[in-house]
Amino acid sequence: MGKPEANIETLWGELARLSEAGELRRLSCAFARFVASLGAAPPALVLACAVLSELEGHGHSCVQLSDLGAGPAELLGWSDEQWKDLARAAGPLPKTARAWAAQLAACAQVWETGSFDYDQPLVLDGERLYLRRYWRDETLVAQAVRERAAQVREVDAGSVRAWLDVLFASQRAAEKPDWQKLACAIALRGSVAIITGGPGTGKTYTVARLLALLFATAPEAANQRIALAAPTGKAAARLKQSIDRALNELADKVGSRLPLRELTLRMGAARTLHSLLGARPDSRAFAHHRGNPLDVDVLIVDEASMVHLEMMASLLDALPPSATLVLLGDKDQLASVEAGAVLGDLCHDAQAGAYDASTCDYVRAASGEALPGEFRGNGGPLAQQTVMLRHSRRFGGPIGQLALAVNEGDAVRAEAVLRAGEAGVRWIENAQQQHVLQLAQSGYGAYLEVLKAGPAAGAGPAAHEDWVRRVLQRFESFRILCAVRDGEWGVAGLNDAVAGRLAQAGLLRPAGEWYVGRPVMVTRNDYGTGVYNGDIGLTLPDPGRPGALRVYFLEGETVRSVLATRLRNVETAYAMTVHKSQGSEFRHTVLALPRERGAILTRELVYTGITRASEQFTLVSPAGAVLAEAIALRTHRTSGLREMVAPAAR
Ligand SMILES: Nc1ncnc2c1ncn2[C@@H]1O[C@H](COP(=O)(O)OP(=O)(O)OP(=O)(O)O)[C@@H](O)[C@H]1O
Repeated sequence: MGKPEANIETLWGELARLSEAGELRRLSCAFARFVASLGAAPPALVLACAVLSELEGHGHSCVQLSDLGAGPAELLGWSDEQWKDLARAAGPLPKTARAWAAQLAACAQVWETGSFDYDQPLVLDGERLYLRRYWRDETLVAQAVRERAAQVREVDAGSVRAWLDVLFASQRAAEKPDWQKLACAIALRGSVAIITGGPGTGKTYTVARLLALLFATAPEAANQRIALAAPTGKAAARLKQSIDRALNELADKVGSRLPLRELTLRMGAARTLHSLLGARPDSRAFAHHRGNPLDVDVLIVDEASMVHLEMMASLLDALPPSATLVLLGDKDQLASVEAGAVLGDLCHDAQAGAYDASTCDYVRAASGEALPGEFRGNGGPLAQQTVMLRHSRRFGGPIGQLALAVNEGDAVRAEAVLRAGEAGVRWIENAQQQHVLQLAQSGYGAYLEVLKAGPAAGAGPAAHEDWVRRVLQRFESFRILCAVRDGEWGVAGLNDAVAGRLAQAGLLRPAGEWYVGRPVMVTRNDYGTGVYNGDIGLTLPDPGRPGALRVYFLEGETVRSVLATRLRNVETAYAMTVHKSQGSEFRHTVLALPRERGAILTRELVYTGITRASEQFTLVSPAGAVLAEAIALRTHRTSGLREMVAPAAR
């Protein structure tokens, strides 16, 4: 181990310098200090702690010791020189992952899995070093998913096939095999299923048929408790609306053979995961957990790509073993803001399929679909319960082509689609901020027009609510998305500039913090007022109190409101980050890229931005090369989940 103590003060000095320069979170230094205070701390341990905590801030759930050996400059968003300076200050460091493991395992603050556990703050699992909380969450998710995936139910394949033929009748599959049909058959036999696919590939359409199938084949169908949930209120409302619509359409088709309208009525509203699990103010713990499990038989979770590791662990902990979990989401979208890339990790084999012989036989018997050779393989149990829908019904045109090119990392093709400027796609290159402001003026002009017209004169509360709904719906048809928060091309700069422009054009009269027409986004859950992080509302006059303002929120068709002055954690929302836009869709979406590239500007971010657009997509970029650079940069999140779920996949 050399003489590590000799370098420790130099290392603390270098860490403090990096922290003061804004290259390292204060928290990362403080965490390293805390660990060092618990026992002898050689420089390798101090350095590993600072890096681990820093990477957690970038969404990684652990650090690979091989990355520590090779130098994690890129993961940290540092230059090689910066890392070398820090490593030099630490003195001689282990060179290989194995040597790192040996040094760390010798420290009293590190629990090496398999050894006696003293509840140390750090966990060494093979060649990955974790903060204990993330190790616990990752282990819980992996174990729960493995156990669920291994639990395959006995299914009457003949009956399933007959029902699938009814539910998918009159449909000529746009592709062979019919992945939607196949997904229903696969989800029905397991206690976990993942249905992934890009926008408009029919995830909700499929899950509505899955529910009908369950209803038709479950032994005690009438008593099945079905719950719908999503990470945000908006996504939950969208899920419920789409499922209700699909089930009502189906009800007409199947008629008296299946009482589907009853099912729709019995299902109840979709909820946010926070509300489903019973979030409590000022506590990370939920009311539901394995000691007080959720009262459900089937749980459908939409927008699963937004679910972070800790939330997924809480969800799986609270789900009774007998219940079926169906995760829906687009594995290629941005991962959650918080640590983890759970859906991406769980969908490792989704593209390839990797279905084994037993799945192929079952699928053929239960759905009549034959799995082509290219999708056969030897994936683990979870791969057998995962289906990727591959054909978009909504995104056939240029927006879809653009999304596909970006997703495949083909910058040349993406630029060609953007330059062709066909059917709703436009690229403003070498743009000035003025270009975004012009788009904002015409885009937001629509809701401001309805706002200005006001509710019908002399009309009562119902007319007021109808007017509010129309203003909110118009507002939802246009949005500016940013990659970054700060600067001229960031959320803060654009929000100020857009408000100024709308005021200048006489469309708004901003006066102080709260003014009629101000759109706001909630930035923190507030259980008192019932508004949650990510909720977007509009400030409008309170019909009951002249001069007072309320913020109105739309969930599906339902309008609710809160007195403006009661909302404390909000920010203006003409422009929002792509991250915050997940789970939403706008008729016209404008994506503003910054002048310079950065670690945050990735392929997944551009793809997520494009796929928020339903009819029109405009890319605005001040510097040409940034798009191609972003497309080339993939999000990488270090985690052990994939390997824990399917150890053989290594
Ligand atoms: N097999 C099908 N036959 C006919 N229409 C379909 C089929 N599959 C999906 N659709 C239609 O395509 C549209 C998109 O489907 P759906 O909303 O289920 O997609 P999604 O993958 O859930 O989309 P999102 O990513 O936006 O949540 C809907 O209008 C739906 O009715």
